Amino acid sequence: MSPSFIGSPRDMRRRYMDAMALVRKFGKPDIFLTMTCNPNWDEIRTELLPGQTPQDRPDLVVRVFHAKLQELKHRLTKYDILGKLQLHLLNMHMVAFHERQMVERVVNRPGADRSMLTAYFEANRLHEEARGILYRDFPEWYTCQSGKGKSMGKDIKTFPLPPIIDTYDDAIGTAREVYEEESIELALADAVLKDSLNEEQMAAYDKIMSAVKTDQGRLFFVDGPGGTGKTYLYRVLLATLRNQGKIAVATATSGIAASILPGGRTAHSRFKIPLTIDDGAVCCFTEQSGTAELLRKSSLII
Ligand SMILES: Nc1ncnc2c1ncn2[C@@H]1O[C@H](COP(=O)(O)OP(=O)(O)OP(=O)(O)O)[C@@H](O)[C@H]1O
Repeated sequence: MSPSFIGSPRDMRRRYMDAMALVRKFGKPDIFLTMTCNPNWDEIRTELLPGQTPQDRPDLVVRVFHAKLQELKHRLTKYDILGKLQLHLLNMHMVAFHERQMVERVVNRPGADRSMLTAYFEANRLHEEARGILYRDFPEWYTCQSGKGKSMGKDIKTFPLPPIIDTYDDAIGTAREVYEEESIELALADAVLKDSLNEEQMAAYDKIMSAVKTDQGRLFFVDGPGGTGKTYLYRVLLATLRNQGKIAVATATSGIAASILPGGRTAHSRFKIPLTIDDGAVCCFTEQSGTAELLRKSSLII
């Protein structure tokens, strides 16, 4: 269905992409606003014919909702309901504090004497390139200066992201993906768990390991109710192969599931699976890519 059909998967995808592009440009929104329709709105009720209920008139409900949505957007954008740019006289800016906090402590708090506007003037005084920036665009410019140690945005290091491997040098001739996989810390404790595998885990372990050893290229489906030790088995397999200097790629369908596997990644990230699976969708990596090299070199993919 074409993207001009409102509500179709392509329309929704286009809206999602637009929203993400806006977030990239302007940063995360402060307010997330949703609007729902009340079928008992007077504007709907008064237009119903005798004996009709709102459920009988989706055409009417949709029109009233659309009109109200347009009105809401109009008020938000034209009447500055969500506030204007904050301007203030010297030392007359707003400071947020909790009602139980002592005023003196609030006033003496580091940074309490500054606001975005004072930072804007200071940046204009100190940096020539800041003089061409509008106040409206200032937060973005200021965040970009974080490398100089002054950021109004958060430091990327405060997010629990996997460490960036700085030691990688593409001159070594190995793709970054392979290098990163080879750099996963060896979980020696996991390899020892092999002796504690139960009978069924051991049977699966032996079959999988023998297929790896003989390079048979087999496909296994490990199934079992929750908590029966599938992840336990994967940890032993990953540790054993990695200890042997082999590449074992660990993937899962969700980020949380991936995070409990040592060196785990989501399947979408590892195999570059597109977010929307249309007819003919393919993973987005080429034969020469690092991802392809990693998959060729791997002994086991979970
Ligand atoms: N052979 C074993 N010896 C000792 N403990 C085990 C063994 N197998 C699994 N466990 C323990 O049982 C618990 C559940 O195991 P695990 O997380 O591997 O299950 P799972 O099948 O992956 O669960 P889910 O499907 O919910 O992800 C874990 O605490 C794990 O350490």
